[in-house]
Amino acid sequence: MSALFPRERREVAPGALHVPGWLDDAEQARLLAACRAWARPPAGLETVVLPGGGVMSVRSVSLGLTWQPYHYVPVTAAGEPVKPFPDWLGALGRRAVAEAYGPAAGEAYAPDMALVNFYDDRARMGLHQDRYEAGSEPVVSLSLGDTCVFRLGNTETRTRPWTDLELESGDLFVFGGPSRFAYHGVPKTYPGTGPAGLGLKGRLNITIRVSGLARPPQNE
Ligand SMILES: O=C(O)CCC(=O)C(=O)O
Ligand SMILES: [Fe+2]
Repeated sequence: MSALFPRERREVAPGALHVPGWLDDAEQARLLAACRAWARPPAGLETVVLPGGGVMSVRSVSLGLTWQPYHYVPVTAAGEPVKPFPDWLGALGRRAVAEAYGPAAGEAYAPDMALVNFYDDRARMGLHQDRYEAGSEPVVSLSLGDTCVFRLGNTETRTRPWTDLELESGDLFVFGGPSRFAYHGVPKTYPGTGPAGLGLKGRLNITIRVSGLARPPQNE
């Protein structure tokens, strides 16, 4: 899509970097195909039910660890082992952190989990902090499909000041450093705005993370 105003790489807040069009068409297609495979059962796309009975409007699939209110666990709500976090996705995360903060930061980045969120036309995500990781390594966010409004707030309150920006298919957003614990959310998506060639109805967001949590050895 040709933008009326050029979309340029921008530090939205200290440590929060937006790189428009970071994934090319082929990389987006590859990531979408992977998301479709991860979404299949067992341990596929799930709806998260909150303790008060509320249901999150996004549906999610997790790799490495999954989030259940309010912690990370290695099994889904249905009791199935979470799918593994693939090495190639870790490599993509390192490339993203290198892009945002330079080669040394990229090399030091060792993600072990990812959350994939699917937004249909009505889904949104309220302002929250990503604070269930034990540590403060950056979060790498990749978007596919429909454009959304992404709201990056401050680290103190769920209220203003905040900055709204649009995340389009292929965009990279990295938040670390002073922005690592900033409140953020997705107040809306724009249905039908994804690239025609991608073939995704809705929006996918993949966040690559360092859980910082020790896990029992696997396959033993
Ligand atoms: O969909 C997005 O862009 C943000 C997702 C998010 O904040 C999360 O998964 O914690
Ligand atoms: Fe988040």
